[in-house]
Amino acid sequence: MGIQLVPDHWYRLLPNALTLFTSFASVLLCVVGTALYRRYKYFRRCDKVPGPPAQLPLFGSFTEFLLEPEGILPHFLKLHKKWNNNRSITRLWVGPFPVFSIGSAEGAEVVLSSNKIIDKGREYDFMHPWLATGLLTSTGTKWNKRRKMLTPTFHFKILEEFIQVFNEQSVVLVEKLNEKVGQDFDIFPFVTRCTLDIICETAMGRHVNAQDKSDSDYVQAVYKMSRIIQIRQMMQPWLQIEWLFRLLPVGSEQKRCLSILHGFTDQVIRERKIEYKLRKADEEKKSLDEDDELIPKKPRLAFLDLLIEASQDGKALSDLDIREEVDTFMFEGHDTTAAAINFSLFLIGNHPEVQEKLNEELVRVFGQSDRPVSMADLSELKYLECCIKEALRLYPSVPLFTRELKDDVEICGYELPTGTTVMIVPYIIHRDPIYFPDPDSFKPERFFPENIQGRHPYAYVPFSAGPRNCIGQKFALMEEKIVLASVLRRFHVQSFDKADGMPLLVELILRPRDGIRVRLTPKILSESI
Ligand code: HEM
Repeated sequence: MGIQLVPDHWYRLLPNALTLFTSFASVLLCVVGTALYRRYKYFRRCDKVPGPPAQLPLFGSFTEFLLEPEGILPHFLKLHKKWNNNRSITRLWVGPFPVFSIGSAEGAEVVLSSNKIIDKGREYDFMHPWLATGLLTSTGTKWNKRRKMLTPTFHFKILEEFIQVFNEQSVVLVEKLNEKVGQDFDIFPFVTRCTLDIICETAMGRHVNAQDKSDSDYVQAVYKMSRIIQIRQMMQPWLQIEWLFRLLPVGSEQKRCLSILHGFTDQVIRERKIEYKLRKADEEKKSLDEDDELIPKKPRLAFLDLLIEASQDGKALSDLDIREEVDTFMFEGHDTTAAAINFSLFLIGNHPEVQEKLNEELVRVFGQSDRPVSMADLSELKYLECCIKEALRLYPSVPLFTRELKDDVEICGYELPTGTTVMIVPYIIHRDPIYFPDPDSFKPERFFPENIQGRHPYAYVPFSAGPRNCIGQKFALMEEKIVLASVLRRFHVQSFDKADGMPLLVELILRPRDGIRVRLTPKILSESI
């Protein structure tokens, strides 16, 4: 006879299979029920903001956007118009995720002026393989520290040093454009190659000669990588599934591009570090030399050198830290300026009266000379600056950007829940008739000092605003002015397309589907006086 370890009446206390099953099912039901109820409440909360209904639970308003790429922006504008309550905010369902699109200065102010709403939306994740967490993509203390560290590298005195690069590359651009005189052609790629050369030289101190040799591996990898990021963000969202992406040819293509891009930056960092050490040793030697007159002028430093210098100051920046910042400048600093210059040319080429005024300004500042543009000239080119600003109003290079909410936030009378995405849309904000009457017209005089007074500070945000605004905006404006002045001093521009009905693509930048088709006529300087 075996020993009975547990008394009989204890077995009766143990649950039978049915009880176990019902208990388990009830717990499961409670968990699922609570989750569904929470989701329902969340859904209801988000749906208080007007916007198109989610057609399918998991796909949201996805079917709304099953359109040709050039149909997306007009459709988005139509939705905003239809659902937008007092020009403030519109809700979209992107898959199961709510996105609140903000099209007013007042709404933008809440987000952009905040020191807390600084986290980027999830679309920025697809930039990480290239840019890691550089200034554009990082957040929290890392972003804060880096921003403080990098701000001095965009100091006026340092930007002044880059004027020579802007001028030199503009000369190459003018030479290239000269070959196209009298023809109808798309000027977009010419300008893009010029801005790519400028950013390579200013960020890394290296010539990639994109204007002469556009098929270089590095240049091609920059283009391809930007394209892959955009495809994953917007055009083929299934590629956001990491394992699937890696399995497909596009994943291997990204790997190949990254090895070229990172390989190039790594190599430049190594070389510039050696050059830095040699320069320092040389400077120390020369400081002992008494005859200052004989000391040659300091070489021009690139952003990269300033980062290397900063990393010596005890604020250790590893090579990888430096790489992510240099790559970020490469990414942020060429397409944006290229789009801005191109749209300026497009608008100027469509408005003879504006071009005439610009011509008068250029002749007043430069006379007949073809000398390079100087720092002093830049402050004289006031009307050109108004044209650039007005072009960025109508065609902001970055037409929209996002933030992720880490806390509930009230915007325009709506309580937006934590974890949702807000999307700032300069393209819409800039066309608000309250701040810009007759908003679709190109009127540079809107930016005359007397006309800016009293305008809402967030009504014009091509460079974003607040703590996370564009760190490169002064650089960009100087570059734009020099490139445009160089082109317009040599050529008269005539645009072929009209603004009305021009197909636009919302990619990483705002891009004209058919490029910017122009005809250039050489100017005879003495005639223009
Ligand atoms: C016309 C030219 C440009 C335009 C319209 C532009 C626009 C913008 C905008 C809208 C943002 C905010 C993006 C966001 O919040 O997601 C931004 C950020 C940034 N831009 Fe620019 N940008 C231009 C040129 C440049 C240049 C030339 C550089 C570098 C040389 C640059 C470097 C950056 C960086 C590093 C950030 C991130 C700043 C931060 O988060 O602290 N940008 N830019």
